[in-house]
Amino acid sequence: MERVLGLGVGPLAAGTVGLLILLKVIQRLRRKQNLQDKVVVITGASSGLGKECARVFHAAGARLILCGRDQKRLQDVVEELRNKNNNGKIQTHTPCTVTFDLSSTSLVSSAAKEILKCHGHVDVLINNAGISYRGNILDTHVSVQRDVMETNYFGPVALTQAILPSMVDRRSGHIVVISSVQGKISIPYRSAYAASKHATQAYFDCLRAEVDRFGLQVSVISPGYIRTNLSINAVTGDGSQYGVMDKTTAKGWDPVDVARAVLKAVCHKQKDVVLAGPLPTAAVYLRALWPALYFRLMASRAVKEQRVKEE
Ligand SMILES: NC(=O)C1=CN([C@@H]2O[C@H](COP(=O)(O)OP(=O)(O)OC[C@H]3O[C@@H](n4cnc5c(N)ncnc54)[C@H](OP(=O)(O)O)[C@@H]3O)[C@@H](O)[C@H]2O)C=CC1
Ligand SMILES: CCCCCCCCCCCCCCCC(=O)OCC(=O)COP(=O)(O)O
Repeated sequence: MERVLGLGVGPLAAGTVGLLILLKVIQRLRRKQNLQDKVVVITGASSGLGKECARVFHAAGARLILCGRDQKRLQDVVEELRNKNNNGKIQTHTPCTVTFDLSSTSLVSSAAKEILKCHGHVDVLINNAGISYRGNILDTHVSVQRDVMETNYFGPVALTQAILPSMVDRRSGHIVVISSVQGKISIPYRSAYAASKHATQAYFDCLRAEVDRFGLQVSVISPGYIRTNLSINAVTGDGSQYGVMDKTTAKGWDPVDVARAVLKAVCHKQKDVVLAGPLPTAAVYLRALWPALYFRLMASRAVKEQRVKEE
C-alpha cells in the first residue's frame, strides 16, 4: 500500500510544484514592464550611477529625459547615446535634457513643467541625483545639514509631487528613488547624508502606500558603495568640497551592475531593494534585531575613525 501511495504521491507532488513554478513564472512575465518607448526621467544623469542608468534605459528603448545642473555634461551624454550602435532589435531614441538645481524648490516646479512638456507625460521618474557629506556633528554648520537635505530629500520630494498628479490622472507611473544602505542604518560622520536618506526611505514608503490605489509603483533602491565620484563631490562640515576618492568608494560596486539592478526593479516592479554585500546587509538586520550591539559597534567605529584622522 505504501509503495502504491509512494508511487502516486511522488509524481502528484512533483506535478503540483511544477505547476506552481509555472504559474509564478507566468505571473512574473505578466507583471514585467516593457520599457520600449516609455518616458523615463533620470536626475543626476551627467555622471556616476545616473549616467549608467541613462545607458541601460536607452538601450532598452526608453525615451529619456536627462536632468542635471550642467547642460554641457548632459549634452555629452546625449551625444554618446545618439552615436551608440544598437543591434537593430530595439528602437532607441535621442534623449531630451532639462537643466535645473534640485536644491531650489521653485526651480524644480518650473523644471517639472518643462519635463512634462517633452512627451506629455512621464512613465518612470528615477530620483537619482544626490550629494554626500563627511564631517563631525560638532564641527558641522546647521546650514550644511540643511543644504544636504535640500538636495537629497526636498529636491526629490518637490519633483515627485510636481509629476505625481499627471501619473494619478493616467492611473499609471513608476517612481524610483536611489536611497542608500545609509537610509536604513546610520554610520558615524555621515549625519547629514544618512539623515537625508532615512527621510527619503520614510517619505517614499508613505507614498507607496498612498498611491497603490491608483495603480502607481514606488521603488526604493538602497545600494552599498558604488564606484563613482560621490565621495569626491561630498561636502564637509564647513560646506567645502571633500575632494577625496575614498577607498570604500573606489572598491565599490560597478555602477553598470547597479544600473542594471535599477532596470530590473522597474521591470519587475520591486518595492524595496538593498544592493549591498554581506556585511552592510548584516548590519541592517543587526540594527533592527539587536540595536544595543549595533550602537556599541558604531561607537567604537567612531572612536577608531577619529584616531585615524588625528594621526
Ligand atoms: N556612490 C555610492 O557609493 C553610492 C551612491 N548612492 C546614491 O546614488 C546617487 C547617485 O550618486 P553617484 O552617481 O554615486 O554620485 P555622482 O557624484 O557621480 O553623481 C551625482 C549626480 O547628482 C547630480 N546632482 C548633485 N547635486 C545636484 C543638485 N543640487 N541638483 C541637481 N543635480 C544634482 C550631479 O549632477 P551635476 O553635478 O551635473 O548637477 C550628478 O550627476 C546619489 O543619490 C547617491 O546618494 C547610494 C549608495 C552608494
Ligand atoms: C551579525 C554580524 C553583523 C556585523 C555587523 C557589523 C557592522 C558593520 C558595519 C558596516 C557598515 C556598512 C556601511 C555601509 C555604508 C554604505 O554602503 O553606504 C553607501 C553610501 O551611500 C556611500 O556613501 P558615502 O558617502 O558614505 O561613501
